[in-house]
Order: sequence, then structure tokens, then C-alpha cells
Amino acid sequence: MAQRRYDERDVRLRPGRGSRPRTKQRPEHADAVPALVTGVDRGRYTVLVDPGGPDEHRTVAMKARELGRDRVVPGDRVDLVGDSSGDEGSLARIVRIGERRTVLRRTADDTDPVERIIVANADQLVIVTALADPEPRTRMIDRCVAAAYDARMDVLLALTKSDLADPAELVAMYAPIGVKVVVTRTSGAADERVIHGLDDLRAALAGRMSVLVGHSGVGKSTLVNALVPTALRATGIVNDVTGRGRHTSTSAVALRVPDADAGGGSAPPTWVIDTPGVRSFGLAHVDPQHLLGAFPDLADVADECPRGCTHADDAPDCLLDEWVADAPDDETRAARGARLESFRRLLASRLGDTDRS
Ligand SMILES: Nc1nc2c(ncn2[C@@H]2O[C@H](COP(=O)(O)OP(=O)(O)OP(=O)(O)O)[C@@H](O)[C@H]2O)c(=O)[nH]1
Ligand SMILES: [Zn+2]
Repeated sequence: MAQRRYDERDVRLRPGRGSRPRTKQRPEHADAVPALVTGVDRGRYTVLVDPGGPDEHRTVAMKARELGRDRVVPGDRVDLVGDSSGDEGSLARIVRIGERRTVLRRTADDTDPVERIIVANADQLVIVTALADPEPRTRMIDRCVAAAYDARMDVLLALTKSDLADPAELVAMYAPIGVKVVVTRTSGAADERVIHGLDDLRAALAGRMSVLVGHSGVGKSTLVNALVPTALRATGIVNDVTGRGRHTSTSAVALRVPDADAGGGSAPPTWVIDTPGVRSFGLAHVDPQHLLGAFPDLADVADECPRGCTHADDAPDCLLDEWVADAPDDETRAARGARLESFRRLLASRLGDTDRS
């Protein structure tokens, strides 16, 4: 079943561990209250009780022992028991993790060979990319697109610094594969900075939970601070759980975007999840067929490939090569060639040719 894909228990555990059978049924906790996980810091979870409801408030929780090794991540819907009042010194216990609609995985790295879920239930991945300074890296964008599509999330490409370079080329490159694009730029002096395109970005985020990713310097903090004025991401807010500075944390944190036109009331809340320190997303678990989902233009062609075709560079008789060669004109040929190259680069990186640039 498709749902099984999203269970972290599918992730290979380190040898010698985890062979213990798991009980399917958790003990009932009839008095449990629902909450949304917004942050994780060293075994303490910041959660929002009754999110969107009349009793909404923030509290701190720990994981109940019965959850064992199951991870709890921002975006998780959980059930709490114990003291969930949020009063000074209170500590609730998370006893259940709701079924996840989507999971976004971080790539395993040298220090941690396991691909871990970093965010659950997000609707959309927002790839923040500067048009210049730093230069956009399409390979990185492609990897993010594939990871998002694999996680069944939509993709929004937020192109910043359009005062420095023209977005047309990137827009043309990504619009055809279903990637929505918003373009922003700042103007004015530092103390009265205006962000153009912020309303488009707000509209694209409205009522959804979006994960923001982007390399250092692309302008992600500028956007997050404008969307969530209280977040103060750049300077680092003091964590209300530990009292330590947030800027030292590398875990994802969910921030509520205040409604632009307050008064709506019943509108679903808008969330952004910032992911400091996350450099790339897991692709090792992605099936090549699934990866093609990020490239509908290629997928249509690949459908007709010989049975068992890997669609890789060295695949004999792969129709994707023909599709590029048979393009009606040079411009189309170049565009198709670039798409095929992106796809094959992803395919290669998934197979262990990892790039850590
Ligand atoms: N020219 C121009 N500069 C921008 C724009 N947006 C942000 N910047 C500048 O780009 C630099 C990086 O912006 P940040 O928002 O700190 O970028 P970041 O992606 O959060 O980077 P880190 O804080 O290093 O993670 C800052 O000097 C911003 O003032 C823009 O639209 N145009
Ligand atoms: Zn093929």
C-alpha cells in the first residue's frame, strides 16, 4: 500500500538493532488531547494544543516511552496525556503519532548513515533560490524537486534578488514540470526595506504547510522574517523550551504566518517550516519510476521505452535520447537535452554518486 512508504520503520535500521517485533496497537489514552508539533530540541517537543481551536496554546512535551524509537518531527499530529496546560514547568507526554500524509527525508550523511524524516504532513516544498549572488544551481533545485515529488508534495520555486538578474530563464526551465514560481526582490534602505512579490508568495503559501529550503545567502531569512515578523530567524530567538538560542539549533521549526487580512477567522492556518542546516534531501529510497514523476515531459516518452529500460546514460535504445535528437528545432533540442540531463543526474545521484558540493 502506498501509505506504507511513509512509515519510518521502512528505513533500514543499523545492523543488530531493531529486530524486535513492534506492537501494532498502542494502549488507549481516552483523555488524550490533539496537538501539532512545531519544534524539536534535544528530546523536548514544542507543541500547539488544539491548533486552530478555541483552546489553542503552546506547551512542552516529551515522548512517551511506549513510542520507542519512533521519531516525532515538526508537522506531526500527536496525542498528549499528562499536563498539557502549558503552565510554567509543565510537561506533557506524546503517546500517539498520527498517520503522516507526507514525509520529507533528509539525506543520510557521513555522521549518520540513516535517512531521517525531518518534516511530516507538509503540503509544499518552497525552494528559495537567488537569481544571483549566489548563482542559482539547477542541479540542487532538481534534487529538491524530485525529493518533494517523491514525498507527494507540491513545489514552489521562490526566486529572490530579481533586482540582480532576470528570472526568465529559470521560470522557463521549471514552469513546464509543474513547478510554481514566485519572484521577489528587495528595495529601499535597510531600515525601510520593501519586499516586492511578497503578496504573491503569501498567496502561494496561504492555508498550507510549506517547508522552506535554501542555501545560505539566498534571502530565505529575509522572506521568513517578513512573513513571520516575530520569528527573528536571522538573529536567533531564544528557545522557549530550553532558554538556549535558537540559532544554534539545526532542527526544523514550524512558524505560523499571521493572516494578512485579519478577520477571515475560519481560514485554515498558514505555516512555514524553516529548515536551518538541512543541505539536501533523501533520494536513496526513490524509485526511478517515481523519480520520473518529477519530469512529466520525460515520463510520457519513457512510457514507450523497452521493457526494463533504466533510462540512464548507458541504457540501450532509451527513447529519451531519440526524443532529444528528434526535436523540431535547435532550441527545443537544447531544452529537452537539459531536462534529460537533469533527470539523469538525479538518477545517478540516487544510485550513490553523491555530490556534496
Ligand atoms: N539585492 C538583493 N539582496 C537581497 C534580497 N533579498 C535578500 N538580500 C540580501 O541577501 C543577503 C542574504 O539574505 P538572508 O535573508 O540573510 O539570506 P539567508 O538565505 O537567510 O542566508 P543565511 O542567513 O546565511 O541563512 C542579505 O544581505 C540580504 O540583505 C533581494 O531581493 N535583493
Ligand atoms: Zn528509457
